[in-house]
Amino acid sequence: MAPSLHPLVDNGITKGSASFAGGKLHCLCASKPVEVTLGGNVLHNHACGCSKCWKPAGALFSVVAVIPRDQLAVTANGDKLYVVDSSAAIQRNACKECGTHLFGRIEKEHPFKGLDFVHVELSDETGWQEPQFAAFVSSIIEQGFDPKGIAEVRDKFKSVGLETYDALSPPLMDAIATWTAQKAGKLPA
Ligand SMILES: N[C@@H](CCC(=O)N[C@@H](CSCO)C(=O)NCC(=O)O)C(=O)O
Ligand SMILES: [Zn+2]
Ligand SMILES: [Zn+2]
Repeated sequence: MAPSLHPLVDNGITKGSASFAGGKLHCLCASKPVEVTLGGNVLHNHACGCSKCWKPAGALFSVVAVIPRDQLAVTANGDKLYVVDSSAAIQRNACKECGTHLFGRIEKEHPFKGLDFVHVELSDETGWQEPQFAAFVSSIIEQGFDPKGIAEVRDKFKSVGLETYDALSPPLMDAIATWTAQKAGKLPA
């Protein structure tokens, strides 16, 4: 049986709704779940194979998107949150009981500062932007995935219409590179 990439990918992609206005995320705790309210739809949703993004049980990839931080509020049980790795660029705020990551915030100077990283599968609502591409695919090998199976993984993404990359997508990498060049004075700001 083919390995599960992610529940939002395995059986084909369901398109989001252009008019979707946001909703609530909650962690997986049966009692007193942490609740986060998003005031709009997400952007740049993607599958991510990196070792740092939260993945549901049995999945090889996370599905993670961004939203402006002023559109995100912790609305219940925020006392259960802790920062998984304060030295990472993305400070992932997770539930200390169930381990789910509720949001990842960039506090340092970074091209994506001002955006929070979130997982829309933690919502009961439908209409969230669908995954647009698969990022950091080769990173699953770093975590012990047999490289003999990587072509099957890439083919599966392609079969559901997602391009695969070993970094972020070219437009996002170009945006990062532009920010970096501007910081270094090599391009006008
Ligand atoms: N091979 C590494 C890659 C980790 C990595 O660079 N992850 C990206 C994407 S996370 C969501 O798209 C990143 O920007 N990380 C910054 C951070 O996590 O703080 C690995 O697998 O660990
Ligand atoms: Zn929890
Ligand atoms: Zn990641």
